[in-house]
Amino acid sequence: MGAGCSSGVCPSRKSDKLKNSKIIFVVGGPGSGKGTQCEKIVERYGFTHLSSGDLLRAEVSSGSERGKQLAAIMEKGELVPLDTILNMIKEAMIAKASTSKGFLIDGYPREVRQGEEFEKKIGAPCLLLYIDAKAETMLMRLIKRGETSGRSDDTAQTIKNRLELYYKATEPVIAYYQGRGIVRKINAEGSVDEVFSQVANAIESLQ
Ligand SMILES: Nc1nc2c(ncn2[C@@H]2O[C@H](COP(=O)(O)OP(=O)(O)OP(=O)(O)O)[C@@H](O)[C@H]2O)c(=O)[nH]1
Ligand SMILES: O=c1ccn([C@@H]2O[C@H](COP(=O)(O)OP(=O)(O)O)[C@@H](O)[C@H]2O)c(=O)[nH]1
Repeated sequence: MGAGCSSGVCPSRKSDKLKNSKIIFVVGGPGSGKGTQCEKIVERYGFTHLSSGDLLRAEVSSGSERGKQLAAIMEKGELVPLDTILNMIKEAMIAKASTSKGFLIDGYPREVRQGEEFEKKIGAPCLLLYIDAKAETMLMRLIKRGETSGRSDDTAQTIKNRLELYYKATEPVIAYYQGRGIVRKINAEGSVDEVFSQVANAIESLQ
């Protein structure tokens, strides 16, 4: 085990424990409904849901020094350093590897480089669910969610920053994986159940 591997999870090396894992990326703008759909996927198919945002928020809630640094970045709607989030995802995957039927990686990759690094250190996705909603829809949903979510980034200015970053950095991720033929575009404008019927078709086309 080399330097930086003292936790037992070597960030720079592929783990044998993950080599046969089914991996699904769930990508879409802020407030498009990724988390909502992932919950329904877990209910029906029993996959393991890992939300990058939730992992980061758990670290912030822990009150650690690293959490404080992350909170400052997230409050502005910017991206935390790539290695930080990737190592968190990898550790969480390894912890569930022996029992998982497959992983839903929600809210990651946010930029093409994050996808490339994930594949080097973890593995390749078999499907990318592209949860597509209009900017106005996402804005409306987040403003409404912000009334009760308590999320410090569900505020008008930060929502604007998150949307801008999504179009600039994350949309190219979709084009990148489209080239491999693994993207399924989901129209996320309808009701939760209407959206889920498209999601279920995409997942069942895998089996
Ligand atoms: N009408 C409608 N509303 C939805 C749908 N999916 C989610 N919502 C609402 O939109 C809001 C955002 O949904 P989330 O599932 O939290 O969105 P997300 O993409 O995970 O957002 P982040 O956590 O910010 O990444 C929630 O308050 C939901 O109630 C949908 O399919 N239709
Ligand atoms: O790979 C990631 C995923 C999330 N974030 C941060 O976590 C915040 C919340 O992410 P989440 O996916 O929960 O919400 P979204 O922005 O999609 O609404 C983002 O604005 C970023 O600051 C990040 O930096 N890298």
